[in-house]
Amino acid sequence: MIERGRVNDRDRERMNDRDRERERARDRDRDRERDWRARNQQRGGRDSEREPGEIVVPAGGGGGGGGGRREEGEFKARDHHHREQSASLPNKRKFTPIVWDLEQGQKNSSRSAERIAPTVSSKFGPSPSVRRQQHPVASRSSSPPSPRKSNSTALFIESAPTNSVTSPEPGQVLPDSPLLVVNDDNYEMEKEKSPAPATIAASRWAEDPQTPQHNSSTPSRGPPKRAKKSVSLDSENRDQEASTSPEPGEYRQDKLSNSGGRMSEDGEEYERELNKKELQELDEDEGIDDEEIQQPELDSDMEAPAHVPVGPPHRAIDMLKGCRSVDEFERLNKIDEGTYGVVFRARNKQTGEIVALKKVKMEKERGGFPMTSLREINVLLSFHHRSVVDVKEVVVGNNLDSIFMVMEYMEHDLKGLMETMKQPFSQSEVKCLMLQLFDGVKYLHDNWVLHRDLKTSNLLLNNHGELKICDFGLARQYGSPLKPYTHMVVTLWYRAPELLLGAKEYSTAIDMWSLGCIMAEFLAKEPLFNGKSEIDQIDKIFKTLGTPSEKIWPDSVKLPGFKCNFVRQPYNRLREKFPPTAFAGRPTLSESGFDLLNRLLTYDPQKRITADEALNHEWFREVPLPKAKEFMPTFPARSEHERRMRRLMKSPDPLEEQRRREARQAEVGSGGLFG
Ligand SMILES: Nc1ncnc2c1ncn2[C@@H]1O[C@H](COP(=O)(O)OP(=O)(O)OP(=O)(O)O)[C@@H](O)[C@H]1O
Repeated sequence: MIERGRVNDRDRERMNDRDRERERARDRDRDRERDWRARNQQRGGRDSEREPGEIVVPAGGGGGGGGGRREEGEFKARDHHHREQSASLPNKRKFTPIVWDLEQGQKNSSRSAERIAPTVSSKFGPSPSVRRQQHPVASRSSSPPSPRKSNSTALFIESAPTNSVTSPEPGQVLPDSPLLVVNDDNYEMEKEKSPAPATIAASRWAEDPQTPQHNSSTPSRGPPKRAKKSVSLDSENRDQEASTSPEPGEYRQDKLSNSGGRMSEDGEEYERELNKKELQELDEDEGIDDEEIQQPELDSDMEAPAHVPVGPPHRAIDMLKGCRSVDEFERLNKIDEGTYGVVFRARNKQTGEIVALKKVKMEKERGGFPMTSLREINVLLSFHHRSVVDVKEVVVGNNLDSIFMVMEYMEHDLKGLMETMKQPFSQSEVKCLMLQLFDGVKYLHDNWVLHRDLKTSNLLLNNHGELKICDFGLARQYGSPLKPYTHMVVTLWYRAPELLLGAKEYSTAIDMWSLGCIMAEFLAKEPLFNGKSEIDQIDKIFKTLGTPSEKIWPDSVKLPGFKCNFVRQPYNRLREKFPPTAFAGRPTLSESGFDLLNRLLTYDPQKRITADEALNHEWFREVPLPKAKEFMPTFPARSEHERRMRRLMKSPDPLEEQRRREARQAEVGSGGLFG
């Protein structure tokens, strides 16, 4: 009892500290918002039309799909950024595929770090230049300035290839490409009005001709500063935005992890309190289930440590000191079991922080450490972004034969959440979620990563309205043409038509298609194209969007699957599913909302909207404005019973089974329907 009393006191103290800190943050936000409102009122902002919790954005773009006029300041900064890009960067999309294949990479790197990729994608014309550019990951491993990233490369990235990246000549402009505009009944071909150029060189690791320190010959190359977002999610986001791309040598202090910080300090200080019994329990995960919960479920928020150390986070694995043991964590309950791992909720014994522990499934690999997990750990340790789930560190199991990723804990995944919701998300909630999603995907694409498995179950949501992308098991670095990709990626329902038709070269556009499916699912609370097989999936897409022709998608004829006899459906019927006014309980979508959805679901990947363009879409500036994260509804955690039922329901899911098969096939490179 006394012990429990002490614990309660400590909890109360922590909560008080956190409350005080939150109060201060809220004061700051209130000041900012007051400021903002004052300015907005001067400009004639339309507060009265907002939904509760909407983000206040500049008034110029508001109102029923209005012309997207922009305000001074934030918007201008972005325009300037775009203008700079457009001066030197002709192409809309980074299309040239690199297969970042670890095995291949190991071979390559051992041969030569200087190697220049010999082939060039035809997408950039007959004689594109080949600019030698250090592979983004490799450049991180050799770049000392970022304390967060340097160590993480030691374990997995050391062997990553120093790839070359093909890109168009600076100033080279592709011929005007027609943009597919799909209206209610017909396809129309329309000249693209103002293509927003964003090319390979737009990457944070790309050479920036304006800034000499980004030259490939400069060892301390760092990512260029990014322009401010035109629509900020909230004040915290604005703050974070500035620190997303640290300058060389800049220390991050925005999100520190106790455990992460400890990794780099003396081992003595972190002598483990080994608890053999618990250790074995956690390690033998097969026997673990919800019945074994030993701790009461508390809100992670309540249990977060009050004290946050100041200093750079060290989430990376330090090979000299080794990984900490999973014993440092107390298992609370099993959250879910995916194809590649079992996810537990756990508590950091030292800090009290609630985390998610993803145990890597070893049996998925024929020999050695699972490649999918290597990829995921690699990507997640390297990245830090508000919309990407944070991996704090990697810990090892008792017998050193199991590996756990320690991640920030998120209360929900969006698939599970929508299953429990009675109503779909409101328009302003969908906008809030989509903004965060585009923001995260832009970050990935800017950092040369294709997620390749975006779907609602891989999107996590916490009780602060924050959305984070997880599950990077299929993620790939892209950029240099080493060998064709497998098209057997992305869970069927979210898979782009080029993949379904057997494309081996693909780009960031595949993720954008998935985001189109996700946006539709957020609005309707049900999947847009729920095919049972690849053929059925293609069929469903064609029935809704119309069968693509060579006219609207010129490259489609080159795809192996194009010649198949698919259903001929000349019209786009998407608008029927998302009418402009309420009809038979269907989700409504304004003209601009529908335009965004159409651009995400554009057949031709080269014309499909990019994450950057999507972030600037006028839908986010028209009423109802995006809801601020703080005002997003919170949802009760799933009961253990619900979780268990969901797991039981999940296993016979043919999609899951198919995905397992496909993932295995993908690793050995065998083809699928059109392989
Ligand atoms: N950080 C986290 N916090 C809370 N829950 C999480 C977290 N990470 C994952 N989960 C839960 O675990 C589930 C499976 O995680 P994840 O998708 O990473 O595993 P996987 O084995 O790769 O799954 P899949 O079979 O979808 O590929 C997620 O859908 C989510 O419900």
